[in-house]
Amino acid sequence: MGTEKITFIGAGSMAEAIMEGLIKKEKWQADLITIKNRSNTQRVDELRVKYGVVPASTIEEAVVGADIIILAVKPKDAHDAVNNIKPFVKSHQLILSVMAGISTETLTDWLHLQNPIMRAMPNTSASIGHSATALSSGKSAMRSHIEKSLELFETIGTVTLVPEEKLHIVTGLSGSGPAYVYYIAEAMQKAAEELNLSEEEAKSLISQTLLGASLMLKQTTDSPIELRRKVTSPGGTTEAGIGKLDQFGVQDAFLACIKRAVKRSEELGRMN
Ligand SMILES: NC(=O)C1=CN([C@@H]2O[C@H](COP(=O)(O)OP(=O)(O)OC[C@H]3O[C@@H](n4cnc5c(N)ncnc54)[C@H](O)[C@@H]3O)[C@@H](O)[C@H]2O)C=CC1
Ligand SMILES: O=C(O)[C@@H]1CCC=N1
Repeated sequence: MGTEKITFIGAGSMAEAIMEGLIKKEKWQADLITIKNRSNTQRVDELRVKYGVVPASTIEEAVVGADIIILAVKPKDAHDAVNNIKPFVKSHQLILSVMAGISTETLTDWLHLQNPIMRAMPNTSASIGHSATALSSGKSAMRSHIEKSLELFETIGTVTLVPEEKLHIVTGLSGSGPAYVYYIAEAMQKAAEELNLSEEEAKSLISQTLLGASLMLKQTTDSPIELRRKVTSPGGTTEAGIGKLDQFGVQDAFLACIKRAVKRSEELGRMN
């Protein structure tokens, strides 16, 4: 059980996914988690009722006494958020950013302090304890800060330590990744319904197919190509179907998608 006081600056989708994971898996007590949003008090109240987390009425109240400050605002709001917390931050507090694109060097510049800074790139599957999180340390982070961040994110999924320069790639791959999978599910659902399955029939078959395929990828040593080969009987339905995906260049489309998302992460980092 975590004992540190955590404050979220920004109480949107990602902050909720993390706090939901921490609280539902009983890894952190809700009363150790404080949240501060910019202006949307209705949102803060919703999270208080749903999870029992503690709303802060001022930035000072949110920052003072926190052991870990998690920055979870959109990259465009990052500079503002850091300026707001700056007057109250003490040098021992661990700053943990989940924001896409913004480097620990930029955060240190804005803060004008030598606080330990860690960056994490989780994904929204954190809410059910299945995030694929990548973690990187800034210059002032010490072993203890890396270990604390590992402990926190391991409670909501897997953690891979990567050098910071790889975080743009991770963001485009696994940060955005759940959306790519939902996009595939959406496409399969549309096709199934067009072909006359009911919404419920399609949903149940598709979600279990995706789950089973993901578990196979995780639990066997087979590569995706090998696993695909096992489904594909010569002259069968899969071969016929995949032929169409190849014809439409779907693998190229994924390459273009991930490259564009990585580039966008780089752009977001430069926008401030
Ligand atoms: N949504 C996702 O799947 C993932 C998001 N991220 C990162 O997490 C961060 C947050 O993303 P989301 O939660 O999706 O955004 P969101 O828009 O749902 O939440 C951001 C929240 O921050 C609040 N906010 C804005 N400025 C603020 C300020 N100065 N002080 C306090 N609160 C402020 C907004 O009112 C909003 O509620 C982004 O930087 C994103 O790159 C990282 C991994 C995955
Ligand atoms: O779309 C975004 O910018 C964020 C970062 C990774 C997932 N969502």
